[in-house]
Amino acid sequence: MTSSSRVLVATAVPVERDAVAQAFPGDVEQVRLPGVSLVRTGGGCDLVATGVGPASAAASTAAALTAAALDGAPYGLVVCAGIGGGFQPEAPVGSLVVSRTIAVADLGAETADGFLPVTELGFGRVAHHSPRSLVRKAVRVTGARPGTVLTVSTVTGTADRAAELRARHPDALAEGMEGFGVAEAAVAQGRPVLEVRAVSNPVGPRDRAAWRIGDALTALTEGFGKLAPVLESWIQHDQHDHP
Ligand SMILES: O=C(O)c1cccc(C(=O)CC[C@H]2O[C@@H](n3cnc4c(=O)[nH]cnc43)[C@H](O)[C@@H]2O)c1
Repeated sequence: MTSSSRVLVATAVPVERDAVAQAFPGDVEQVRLPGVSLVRTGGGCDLVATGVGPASAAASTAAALTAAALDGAPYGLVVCAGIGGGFQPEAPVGSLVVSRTIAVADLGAETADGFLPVTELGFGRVAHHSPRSLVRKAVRVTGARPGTVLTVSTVTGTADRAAELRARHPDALAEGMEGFGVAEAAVAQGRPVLEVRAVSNPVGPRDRAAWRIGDALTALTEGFGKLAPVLESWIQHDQHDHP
C-alpha cells in the first residue's frame, strides 16, 4: 500500500462500523490512537465509530486523520457511512444513497422571515461536494441514488419539517447526523469525502415501528462489498482530479 492509498470510513455507532467491516474479507485489527480507536481491515480500510452527531463525528475523524498524517500515511479518501432517513418517494427504505453534496441543514439562524444559513450571516460553510468521478463510479457499481445528503442535529419527525427541508434542499435524498462533521474534518486536511447512507426509515412523521435497521445494515454491507474495490481504484487513479 502506498502513502495516501488508504480509506477512512466513519460511522456513528459500532453496529454500522461492523456492517461495513463485514464487506471486507479477512481478519480485522484494533488500533488505539489518541482520541480515537480504529478497526483496520486487511484491505487497507480503517473504520471508526465516532458517536452520534456532527460534533462527535468531526472530533473522531479529525483525530484519525491527524494520526495518519503524523504517521506519514495519510488517507486518500474519507467516507461517512451509516443508516439514515430517506426522503420519499425517491429513497425508499432499504435503498442506498451516495452524496453529490453533503449539506448541513440546521446551522444558521431562525428569523421572522425564516431560516438563514450560517453563510448568509457571514460565517463558515454549509455544504461540501463529493468528487464527481467517484460518485459516478459508486452509482454504477452499487445502484445507489446520487444526491444531497443532509446533516441534522435533530432527527426530522414531522411531515411539515420534511417538506421544509425539501423546499430548502430540492436535491435532498437522505438525512443523517454525522456527514457534515466528517466532511468538515476531511476538508480541513485536504481530503476528498463521500457519504453513503442505507435508508432505515422514511424522513417524516416519527414512527419507530417503521424502522428497518436490519435491512439497512444488510444494504450497507452489500453496498460496501461492491464499493470497496471502486474506492481503492479511485484513490489509485483519480483522486487528484477531485472534485
Ligand atoms: O427516535 C426517533 O424517532 C428516531 C428516528 C430516526 C433516527 C433516530 C436515531 O436516533 C438514529 C440516529 C442515528 O442514525 C442515523 N439516522 C437514522 N435515521 C435517521 C433519520 O431519519 N434522520 C437522521 N438521522 C438518522 C443518524 O445518522 C444517527 O447516527 C431516532
